[in-house]
Amino acid sequence: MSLAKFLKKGSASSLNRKCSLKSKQLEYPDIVLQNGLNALGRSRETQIRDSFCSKKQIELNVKLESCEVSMKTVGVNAASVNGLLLNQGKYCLLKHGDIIEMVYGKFPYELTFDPEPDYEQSIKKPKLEQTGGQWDSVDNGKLVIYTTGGVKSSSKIAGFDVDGTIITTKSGRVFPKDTFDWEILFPEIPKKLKTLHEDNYKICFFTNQSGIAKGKIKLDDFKNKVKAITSRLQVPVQVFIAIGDGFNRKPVPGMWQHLSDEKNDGIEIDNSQSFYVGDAAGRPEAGKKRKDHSLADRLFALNIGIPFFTPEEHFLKKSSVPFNEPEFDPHKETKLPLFDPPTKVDSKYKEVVVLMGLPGSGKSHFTKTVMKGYEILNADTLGSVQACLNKCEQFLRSGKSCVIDNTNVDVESRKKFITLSKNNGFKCRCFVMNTSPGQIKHNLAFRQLTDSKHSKINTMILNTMKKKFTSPSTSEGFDEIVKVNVVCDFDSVEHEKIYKMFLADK
Ligand SMILES: Nc1ncnc2c1ncn2[C@@H]1O[C@H](COP(=O)(O)OP(=O)(O)OP(=O)(O)O)[C@@H](O)[C@H]1O
Repeated sequence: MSLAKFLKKGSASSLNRKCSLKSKQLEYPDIVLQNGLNALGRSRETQIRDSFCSKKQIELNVKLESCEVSMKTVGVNAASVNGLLLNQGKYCLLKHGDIIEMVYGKFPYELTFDPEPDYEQSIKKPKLEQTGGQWDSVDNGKLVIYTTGGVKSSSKIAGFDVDGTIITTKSGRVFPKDTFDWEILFPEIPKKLKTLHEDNYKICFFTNQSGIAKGKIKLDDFKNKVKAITSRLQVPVQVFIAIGDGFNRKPVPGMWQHLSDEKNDGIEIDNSQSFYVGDAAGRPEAGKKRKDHSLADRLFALNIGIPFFTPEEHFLKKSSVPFNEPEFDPHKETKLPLFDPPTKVDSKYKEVVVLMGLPGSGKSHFTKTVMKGYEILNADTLGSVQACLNKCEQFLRSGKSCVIDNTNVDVESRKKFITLSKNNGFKCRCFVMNTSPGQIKHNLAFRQLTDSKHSKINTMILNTMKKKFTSPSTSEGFDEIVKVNVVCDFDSVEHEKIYKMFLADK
C-alpha cells in the first residue's frame, strides 16, 4: 500500500489516536491495541497465567477512526462487558470507558482511546438545573451535606443509598462515564418518595464517594450531579456524601450519627419508624445479575438498628431474597480459651516466642496484653528483620526472654530466630494467631479508625502473605506450637463500642 493510500484510510486524528486496555489490577500490565484484529488471552504479553483464560480468549477488532471496538469471546469460559456475560462465540460493540473482564469475574480492563473521543459531538449535553439549596462541609471536608429547599426534620427517617438504589447509569456501564451518565433506577421512585414526604418522613440519601478523595471525581462535578438528581425528583431531600475513608464511610454509621446529632433540629429519631434502602445487600449472583459488590448498605442499617430493604423490595414490592452473611459478626463473642492446647507464659522461662499471623490478626495486641515481662521485637518498629535479630541476640545474651512480633508466615522467616534461640540455650515456641480472615479484615478496619499512626495495609501485600503462609511444624525446631484464640480486650468503652459494629463492607 502506498503512503498516500494509507493516509486516506484514516483521518489524521485517528492515526494519532491510541487504543488500549487499562488493567484494573496492578499486577497485570496495560495492553496497547492495534488498529484491526487483536487476539488476547493467557500469554506473556498479558501476564495472565490462569488456565481459566484460554491462550486465545477474546478477539478485539479495533476501529481507530470511529473509536469503536468489536469484541468476541473465543475461549470456552465466558468473558464480560460492563458486568454482563459474553459467552463463547458472542460479539459485543465496545466504546471508550467500557469495562471488560477477560474471563467473567477475573482480569478487568477499561477500554480507552487517547485522545478521548466525543461520541456525542452533535448531541448537546443537557444543562444541569440548579435549584436553591444549602451546602455544608464538616469533619475537615470529609462529610459534605446538601439540603434542598423544603426539608423538614422528623422522628421518621426514610434513608436511601444513591448509586444503584435511586439512580443507575444511562450507559449501562458499571461506573458512570461522566456526571451526566445517570437516570432514575425505577419509574416508581419519584412517586414513592413523594408519598413518603407527604407521610412526614424526612428523606435522606447517604452515599459513599471515595472516588472524590482519590481524585477520580471532582467534588464540584458531583455536587452538580446531586443538584440535578434532587431537582429531577422534585421532593425535599437531605444528601450526605462521605468523601474517602473513616467514620463517615458506610457501613460505619458516622453519616447517620451526624444527621441525628446535628441535622434534625434536636428531634430524636425513632428507629422503629425509620428504615434504610440500599443495593449493597450481599445478594449472591442470580442469572444474569452479578452478585452485590458488598454488604455495606445492609450492615449500615444493622449498625444503626433500623429495618433494611433492597431497592426491589422497597420500590417494586418484591419479596426478599437470600443474602450472604457477613464474614465476621462482631456481636458474637468467642468462648474459646486463649491458648490451645492450654499453656503458660512466663518471661522467666528463658525462651523466644515466635508469633505467626497475618497483618491485623492481633499479634501486637496479644503481645501488649499477655506477654508481660518479655522483650518485644518488631521489624516495623526496628526498621528491618536483621535489626530484630541483632536486638534479639543482645537480649538473649543478657538472659532475657523475647517475643518476635512479626508476621513470620514462612519457614524461612522463622528459621533464623529458632537457630538464634538454640545457639543461646533458649527454648523456642511458636504462637500462631487463630484469627479468621473475616476478623482480620474487621481488625484492620478497626485499627484504621482508631489508630492514625498505623498506615493502611496494602491488599496486594496481604494477598502475597496469604500465599506464603506455611503452617509451623515442630520439625522446624520449635519446642511447642500453640494456637492463640482471640479473646477481646479493649483500651476504652469507646473502642469496645466501635469494635462491636460492622466495620468491613463484606
Ligand atoms: N483481642 C483483641 N481485642 C480487642 N482488639 C483487638 C484484639 N486483637 C486485635 N485487636 C485490634 O485489632 C487491630 C489489629 O491488631 P494488631 O495491630 O495487634 O494486629 P497485628 O497482627 O499486630 O498486625 P500487623 O502485623 O499489621 O502489625 C488493632 O487495632 C487491635 O487493637
